[in-house]
Parts: sequence; structure tokens; C-alpha cells
Amino acid sequence: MHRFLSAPVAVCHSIEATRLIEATAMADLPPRALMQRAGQSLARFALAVAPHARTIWIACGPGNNGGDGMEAAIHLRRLHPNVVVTWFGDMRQLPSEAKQALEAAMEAGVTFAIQPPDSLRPGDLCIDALLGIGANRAPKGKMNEWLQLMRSAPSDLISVDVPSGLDAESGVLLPNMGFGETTMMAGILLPGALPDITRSVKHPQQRRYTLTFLSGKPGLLTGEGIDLAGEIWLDPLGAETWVRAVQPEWTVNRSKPKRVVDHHAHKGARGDVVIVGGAGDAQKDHSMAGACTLAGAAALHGGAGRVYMHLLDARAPRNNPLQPELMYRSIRDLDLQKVTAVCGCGGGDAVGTLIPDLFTDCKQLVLDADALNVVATDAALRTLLQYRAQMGWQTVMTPHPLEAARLLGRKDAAEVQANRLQAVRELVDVFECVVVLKGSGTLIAGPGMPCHINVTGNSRLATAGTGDVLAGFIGALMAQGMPAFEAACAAVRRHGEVADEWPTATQLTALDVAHRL
Ligand SMILES: NC(=O)C1=CN([C@@H]2O[C@H](COP(=O)(O)OP(=O)(O)OC[C@H]3O[C@@H](n4cnc5c(N)ncnc54)[C@H](O)[C@@H]3O)[C@@H](O)[C@H]2O)[C@H](O)CC1
Ligand SMILES: [K+]
Repeated sequence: MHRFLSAPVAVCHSIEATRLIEATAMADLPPRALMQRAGQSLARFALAVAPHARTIWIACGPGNNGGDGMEAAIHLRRLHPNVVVTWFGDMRQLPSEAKQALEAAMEAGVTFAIQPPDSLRPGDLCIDALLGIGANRAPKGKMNEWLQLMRSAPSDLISVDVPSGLDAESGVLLPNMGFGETTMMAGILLPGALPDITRSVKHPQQRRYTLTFLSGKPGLLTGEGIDLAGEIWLDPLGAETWVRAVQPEWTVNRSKPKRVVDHHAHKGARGDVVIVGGAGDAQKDHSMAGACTLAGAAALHGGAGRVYMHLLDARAPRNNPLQPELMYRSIRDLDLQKVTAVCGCGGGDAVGTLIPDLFTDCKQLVLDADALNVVATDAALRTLLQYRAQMGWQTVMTPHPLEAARLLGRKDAAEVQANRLQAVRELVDVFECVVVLKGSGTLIAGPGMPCHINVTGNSRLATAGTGDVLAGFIGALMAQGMPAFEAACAAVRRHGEVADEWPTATQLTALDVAHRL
């Protein structure tokens, strides 16, 4: 058993692949052996997490996830004076291993309670063994109520394999599920009536763990899965050989930026970047030039040798005393074959007029924000992107979920969020370039590449301008010679790491991120 994200290589399998691993491992082992290993592992983990728990509540569900809980109960009951086991299920419908586990638990003297423990205190432990990878609908009624109770309790929480009700692949909570205090109104429970909250309002600091079995699950690392899962531990249950035999679909992003560090390097060797965007509206007295400044600062601090700025806002000043290294030039005066262009930051509709030239002339291109909105509405640009791919030219797109929805012709961001992993793959297929789908658990995918899930970063990056900084940074790494996919992975990882390293009591601005890259 080990902390999943501390391993040098951490991979995730789809549910289908996990089932295949489970089936091949089970075929080579005596009946119930894998579940017994899971139970033993869970019991050990429970005692390590909450050694002073006054009460351990194991909530077991109707399938094999519940079976894992019962196997753990057999061990914990010998080692702890107050283990409360509740079980949802129908003996006739239990899968065979879980049924054997239930019978063994009864034989071992495990008693089953009808209700959860009366009071749960800090230091106590809840074990969610309600649903695992077999969850196929939103938990309702009492199961949902008990899940809410566990997730809003002051005690620690271990989710077995997967937090119940989470789609282990997409990281989305199965719909119509409400949590925590906000679903109680005037003493009446309103499941799913209000938006889901995945952190208890009353006890936001609840320690959460997920002990997952066999292999990593992508849904624990993206979307709502991150908050629900907490700290992830993995026990391959001795089935490593079978795990290795099945190709993983996702890998945790570990890439690091490679910058030009040679002593003899001159500024030309570090590559040139041009930032294109920063539109203005004289009538409204608006200017988006700041977005370009942020991307430019990120490109400089990301190691580019020279950074040019093509500003669309004619009124915006052509110098920035706070970042005097930035050089203001029109793209018409640059050799576009030799620069990496970062296009779209604050570009408005006006950026559309420059995109065809950039697409046909620029071998290395990062498309962000308004450039993506232009691409979404212009089929000819899609063809140009395919042409670029055939030429071996490199393009990176960095949409947030709403931009991704526009690119894919979906109704709204929620449709993308409903299956981020599928969305990023579709974007790669349609646009034939590297795609960074931003958001909680940013995803990076490219043609012929395994999808990378990023695990650095936190909600402090959800401020204006951080996207411009990421785009500028990717451009800087490409300009220094990193291939597009590697540059995107490395930039996303470092960008998130800056937020993780930043002192919690200090506000983090986009410019701070740029300066720390
Ligand atoms: N088999 C083994 O030796 C091991 C299994 N492991 C654990 O098993 C689960 C997967 O088990 P499975 O039975 O396929 O799925 P679940 O336990 O998640 O439950 C499926 C069960 O529940 C019903 N169901 C689905 N959604 C709901 C809902 N919202 N409300 C009520 N009931 C629901 C569904 O119809 C089925 O009857 C895996 O995650 C591991 O924890 C271990 O890997 C060890 C070896
Ligand atoms: K669970």
C-alpha cells in the first residue's frame, strides 16, 4: 500500500480495464482471496488513520464494495472495542464473494446495527463501503442520507475504492445527489434539490482518504473527485502482474520544464515568443491589454529569450515600465516561421483577422481564450488546423470548460464537465493538436499520447489572468525547444505547483504566478 501520488509513476485504468484486471487476478486466486486482501488492507489503513477513534462506523453497500467493508469488519472487531457495521442490501442479490464475506462476518461475531452511531466526534472514523466502481445511479433515500452524514461529520472519512456515488472514470457525481447541511431545510431532507456541495460547510477540515484497490481511477483526480477523495492511497492487492498486463489509459502528469541553461546560450537560443491579443473598445473605454502583459511576463519568466507583443488595442501604451523587457511589434514585422505565437489572450473578436496568417505561417502556436472562440465558429480554421498537423507544425489549445463546449458544439460547460476525459479526447480528435482542458484536475492530451491528469494546483488559481499566464508559459517552453505535448504538460504542472507552494495567508495573483515560474 502506498500514497498514490507519491509513487514515481502513477497510472489510472478505466473501469472496464479495472474489471479486466480484477477478473484475471481472481481467476488465478482462490475464491474470496482478493476481497480478503482488500479487507485486511482496509483494516490496517483504518487503524493507521484513526488510531484513537472511539467509534468506527463501517457503512456497507449492496455489492462487492460492501464486501470489502465486511472483510475489514472481521479484522477490526478483534482489534477495536466499538465497531458499528451497517449494511444495505439483499442477501439474495449479493455477489458471491460479498455473500461469503457477509457470512464470514456473521460467523466471526460482527454485529450489524440498523442505524449509524448516535454521535460522531472528531477522531472517530467513518468508512464508506457503500458503492464502488459499480455505482450506476445517484444514491437515494437512506443511502444518500448516510453518505451525507459521513461527509458532514467531524470525524475522519475513508472511502473504500471510490467515494460512493462518484463516477470513477469521469470524476462526476452521479446526478441528483445533495450533500451536507444545505440539503436540510426546516428539518426536511431535500436530496438533490440544491446544488451538490462536496465539502461540509460545518466541518470543512474533515480528513478524507480514499483507499483504492488494484489501480488508480481517473475520477479520483479530476472534477468533483478531487475534493471527495481527499488523500488517495493505493493497494494493488498483490495483483501487480495483472495490473501491468493491461495498458493504462491515463497517467499522472509529472513533467518538468526543460529550459535552456547552457552557459554559452545567447538570447536567440532561448527562442522568441510573440503574444497576440489585448483588444480594446474605444467607445466603451475598455482595454484587455493586461491579459497580454500577463502572458508576456509568463513567457519572460518561463525562459523565452525575447518576447514581442502585438497589441490589438490601438490606444494601449506601447511600453510597460513594470516589464520593460517586453517589445511591442506588429506580427507583420516578425518572421513568423521563427517565433512561437501565443494568440488570443484578451483578443476579443478582433483577433480573428490575424488568425489565418498565424495558422499558415507560424510553426509553433498556442491558442487561448478568444482565439478558441474564433476557431469554434469557423470551419475553415478547423481545416487549417488539420493542415498544420499534416505539416508537423505544433499547435496547443488551452480551453476552459466553456470554451471547450463551444469548440465541441455542446450546450454549456456542464456538458463538458460531465465527462472531461471524453471531452479532451474528442477535442484532440477533431482539432488534431495538443489540448489542455483547464479546471479542477487539468487534462492534457495530444494525438497518439496517453492522457495526462494534472494533480498540482488549487482553487487559488481560479482568479483572472492565470489562464493567460499558462498560455504564455507554454509558449516559452515551446520556444526553447520542448515539443508541444511535453511543453503543455510541464507548464501545467509547474503553474499548479506555484499555487501549491504559495503561502496560504497571502493572496496569489496571476502576476505572482508568472514571476514564480
Ligand atoms: N470482487 C472482488 O473480489 C473485489 C472487489 N472489489 C470491490 O468491488 C467493488 C465493485 O463491486 P461491484 O459489486 O461491482 O460494485 P459496487 O459494490 O459498487 O455495487 C454495485 C451494486 O450496487 C448497486 N447500485 C449501484 N448504484 C446504486 C445506487 N445508487 N443505489 C443503490 N444501489 C446501487 C448495483 O445495482 C449493484 O447491485 C470495487 O469498487 C471494489 O471496492 C475490490 O477491488 C476487491 C476485490
Ligand atoms: K465507497
